[in-house]
Amino acid sequence: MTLQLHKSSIQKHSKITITGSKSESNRLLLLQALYPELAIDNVSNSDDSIVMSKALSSSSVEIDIHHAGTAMRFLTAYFASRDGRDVLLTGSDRMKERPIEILVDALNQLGAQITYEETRGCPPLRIKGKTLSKHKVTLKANVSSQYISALLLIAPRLENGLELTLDGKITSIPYINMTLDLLNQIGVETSFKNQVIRVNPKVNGLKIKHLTVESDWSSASYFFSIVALSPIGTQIELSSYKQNSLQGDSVLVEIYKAFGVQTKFDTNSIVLKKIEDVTSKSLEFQLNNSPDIAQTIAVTCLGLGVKCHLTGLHTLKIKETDRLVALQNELQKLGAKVDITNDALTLYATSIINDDISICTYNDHRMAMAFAPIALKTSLNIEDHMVVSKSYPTFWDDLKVLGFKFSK
Ligand SMILES: O=C(O)C1=C[C@@H](OP(=O)(O)O)[C@@H](O)[C@H](O)C1
Ligand SMILES: C=C(OP(=O)(O)O)C(=O)O
Repeated sequence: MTLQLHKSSIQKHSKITITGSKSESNRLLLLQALYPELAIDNVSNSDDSIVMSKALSSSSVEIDIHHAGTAMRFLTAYFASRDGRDVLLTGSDRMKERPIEILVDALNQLGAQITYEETRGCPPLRIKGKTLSKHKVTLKANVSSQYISALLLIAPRLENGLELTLDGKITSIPYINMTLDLLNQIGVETSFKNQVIRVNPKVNGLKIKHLTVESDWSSASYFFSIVALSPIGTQIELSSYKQNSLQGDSVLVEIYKAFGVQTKFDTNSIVLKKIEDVTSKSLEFQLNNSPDIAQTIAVTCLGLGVKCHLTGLHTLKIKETDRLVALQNELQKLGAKVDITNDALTLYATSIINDDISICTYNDHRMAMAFAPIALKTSLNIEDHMVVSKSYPTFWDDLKVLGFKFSK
């Protein structure tokens, strides 16, 4: 279904509570399956976390994780290390195109028995659970950090822990650090030096048995964009966030300063405020560490008439859709000129944004949410608008609270 967004302006002050980080949630859900004494608060209500949680408690032979990349990668490692458990792990049509060979090869080298059911290198996977006997493996680190996190998460339950050697430039590093930090919080010893990560085994007796998931910073990005596109003085309070976040996307605080957005940390929340107009005509951001906010930033730049050059985007081609192509197509429909390469996007400033355009979302939640703030400038339509539920099911309700006007 298509949602028509009418040209809107928002209230001067509003307050939104965002669900827990899906990245933190999916890691902690897996750790909870390995250490049942672990209790978790503020777990994400995203489709991806629901699917993760259901899969972990399922006794079915076939498990479908739909579009959830982290669930696919983390569960591959999990089921591969469950001795005696046989599973067919499958997903959506797009999931069947998302590469997983690097992880499968690493697991098989550790002693797993995983084969491809359809296309070599991609899900569905036939997994025969085994006790993984080896503990040293080398894998390519420049395609997806999720392969690395998947291995790290099961590592403390392996007899001898794990020694991972990362080959090449490491992508999306904050997500690896998030995994290590959560392991450390429950008392697992790890080290990460010169491309080598070591994880010690941990049998039982967690250091902390109760963890609270911080709210999702990638979801917060859409509110940074909304504030950036609003008049000076507009402010939105978002909870629950903290200054020392495990999430790399908290770099939004620094990035959005360039768009005139100030972020103040309160006890348990952040207050975003538009404090000045943007003076730069052209901006550059390296997003290797925070790929999920690339779409948000590109659309903010379109809305503000600022040229931008975004780099470090090589992982975007293998996400929910080829996000570089999707961005180019949809930004161009709105009137911008956009150049893309395999790892970069250049958007040239335009002062006129075409109205009443239909934005195609390509089964990608972030396409729908990144383009929505354009309704502050002109009317537009978002096709298949409920794709947002992959990470943020109440997104449209929250936009209504701010004052966005839409009809179906
Ligand atoms: O580990 C995670 O939770 C994630 C890692 C990132 O993927 P890549 O490492 O494939 O870039 C990110 O894009 C994804 O949304 C979540
Ligand atoms: C890329 C994403 O998710 P995943 O890879 O887990 O499907 C995302 O949420 O932007």
